[in-house]
Amino acid sequence: KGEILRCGFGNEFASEDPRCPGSLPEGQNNPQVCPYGLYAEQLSGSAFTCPRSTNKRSWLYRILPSVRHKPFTPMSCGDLTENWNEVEPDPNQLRWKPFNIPKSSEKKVDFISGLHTVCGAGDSKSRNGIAIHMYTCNTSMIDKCFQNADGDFLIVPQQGEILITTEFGKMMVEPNEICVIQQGMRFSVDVFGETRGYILEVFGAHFELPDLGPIGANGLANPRDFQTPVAWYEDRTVATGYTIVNKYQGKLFSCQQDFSPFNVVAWHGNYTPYKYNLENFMVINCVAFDHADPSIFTVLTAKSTRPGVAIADFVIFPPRWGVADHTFRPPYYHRNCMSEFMGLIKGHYEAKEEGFQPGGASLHSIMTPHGPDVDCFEKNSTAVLKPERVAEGTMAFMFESSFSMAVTKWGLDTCHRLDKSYYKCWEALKNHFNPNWKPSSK
Ligand SMILES: O=C(O)Cc1cc(O)ccc1O
Ligand SMILES: [Fe+2]
Repeated sequence: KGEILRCGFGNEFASEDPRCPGSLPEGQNNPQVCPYGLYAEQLSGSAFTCPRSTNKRSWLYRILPSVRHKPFTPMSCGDLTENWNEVEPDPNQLRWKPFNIPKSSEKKVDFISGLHTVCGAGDSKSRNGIAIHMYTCNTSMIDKCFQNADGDFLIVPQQGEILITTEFGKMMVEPNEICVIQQGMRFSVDVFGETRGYILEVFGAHFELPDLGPIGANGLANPRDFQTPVAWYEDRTVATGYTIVNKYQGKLFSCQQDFSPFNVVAWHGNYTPYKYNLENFMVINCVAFDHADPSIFTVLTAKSTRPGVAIADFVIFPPRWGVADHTFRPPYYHRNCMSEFMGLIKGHYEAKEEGFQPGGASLHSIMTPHGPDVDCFEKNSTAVLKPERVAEGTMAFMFESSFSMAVTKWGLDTCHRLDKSYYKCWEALKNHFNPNWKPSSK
């Protein structure tokens, strides 16, 4: 695709824009004068004193430092919120039809004005919590970038590729790929038509690869398949003003400066944006009997301080073989101490015959019962079991969180996409109980 990216998860990278050889200082971070007359700026993604295994920072060598800007002032947040008390709690199963994307002929909407918060919990001030947003847009960000002081964005494009220019370089991310822009990293999004996707925002933690336990040293998302951009800069004066939008304590602020923030000529460090193609996921699944829990499909996890309990996991349901013998193969009926938000990038989800569509979503809150709809149950209870491709051509995913999430007013009401009849997909589940059943009649 003509992209230049470096491989590896959380590596120490070093990158120079090839137009400026030798721009990365050798042997030290803070030379008295940096090569090419650049400014040195550290971006810290962990407390200075974090253990080495979790310590994250990068050094950026830039034409002007980020500090040269006019004061921040509040701006409209649109449907972006961190107010989890807008509406009364609702423990119902919720499902949304595909979220509307504005037509560019009617209204120009960019990635920032197209952010809509669906649900979340916790808060950015105490640095513990999550928010789930949809982005729906049709216009590129012009002379404008975004920085999230509150947390990390895991972005899941569903329709339309997005070209993300970051302080670390550029990356193109298309549906079936995901990217992570970590706290504080400035980026701008170019779109090429009507564009939609999902965002999992995590406050106060970074995404990691899950431990593999007995799986061994390889499998699931392999570190080498994560890609980080290489240094790219523009030395561009913007007399009309370049806008920096800062999400801070759940609200948006903007400020002006007269130069492009994508002025990093060289950088090194282990705190970077990255992307991953979901096709590279090495799927592990049951090869004997029973349905394995979906944690085997975890791509990335943002751990809480409680062992084994995630602030949020990013889990996918990729194409694979289903071979389990004498087993009801689709997801089981379920009540969970975790919240389950699901989205669909393409195709069809294995637990629902219809109603869950690409670009739509569902939320099964803590201890809210859910599971296969009636058609899925009946079909799979009587199916002749043979090895079969499951989820061919599809990609569903789940943001699973230990937080009890509140839905926003937009999510419950003003998006007008809530499927009020969702509960009906289980209404026709029949009572199959046979008190005269004998083991021999199996
Ligand atoms: O609710 C869902 O559809 C997600 C899910 C999938 C699965 O295979 C097992 C449990 C589970 O919660
Ligand atoms: Fe579930």
